[in-house]
Amino acid sequence: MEQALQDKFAPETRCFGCGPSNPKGLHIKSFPEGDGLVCRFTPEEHHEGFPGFLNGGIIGTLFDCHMNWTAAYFLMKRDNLPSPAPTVTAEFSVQLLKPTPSRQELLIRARVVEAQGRRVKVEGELVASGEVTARASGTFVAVKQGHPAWGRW
Ligand SMILES: CCCCCCCCCCCCCC(=O)SCCNC(=O)CCNC(=O)[C@H](O)C(C)(C)COP(=O)(O)OP(=O)(O)OC[C@H]1O[C@@H](n2cnc3c(N)ncnc32)[C@H](O)[C@@H]1OP(=O)(O)O
Repeated sequence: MEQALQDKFAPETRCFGCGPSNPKGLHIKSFPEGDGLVCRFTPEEHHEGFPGFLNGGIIGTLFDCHMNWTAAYFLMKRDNLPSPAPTVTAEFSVQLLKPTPSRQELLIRARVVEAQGRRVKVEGELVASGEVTARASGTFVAVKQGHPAWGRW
């Protein structure tokens, strides 16, 4: 299987959601597929909100990081960059449609729905056993030189 984008482009990073080098992180892995990115994630018991179901904040983090990588990868392709653009989350919102089962593999899909300059809007959905349990949308902005995140991925 091809390497995840996080492992390929940012193996030293420590982001709680997606940094491969954070020993306490979620280590999400994003892969290009179709017109967006997909991520498969199997929660652990300490990610639960109530027995058998995922905590809402963890769901938010899954969307935040996976949608962020979707924006970063989109800008890389659009602008012919050597690596994903250094994007940060400007805003995002999550709709928790029904409880998300936590003792199985989950699928998170995300795709770009609008892009203008450094600003990219992404939508995502979380699927458990074929059923959408949450949706999200967010705005991600590629930072400029001088921003605290610049060069720190
Ligand atoms: C090796 C490479 C690896 C790469 C890995 C990448 C993936 C990393 C994954 C890591 C995952 C970790 C995830 C994390 O945890 S990231 C950490 C959490 N996020 C932050 O800390 C971000 C804090 N905010 C900022 O730094 C600035 O406010 C940003 C950078 C966002 C904008 O400040 P900046 O001065 O730069 O830009 P601008 O003001 O000229 O605005 C530019 C455009 O953006 C639009 N806008 C701005 N704010 C908002 C908003 N709130 N809603 C909607 N839109 C907004 C604005 O209208 C404008 O659009 P337009 O008028 O031009 O159309």
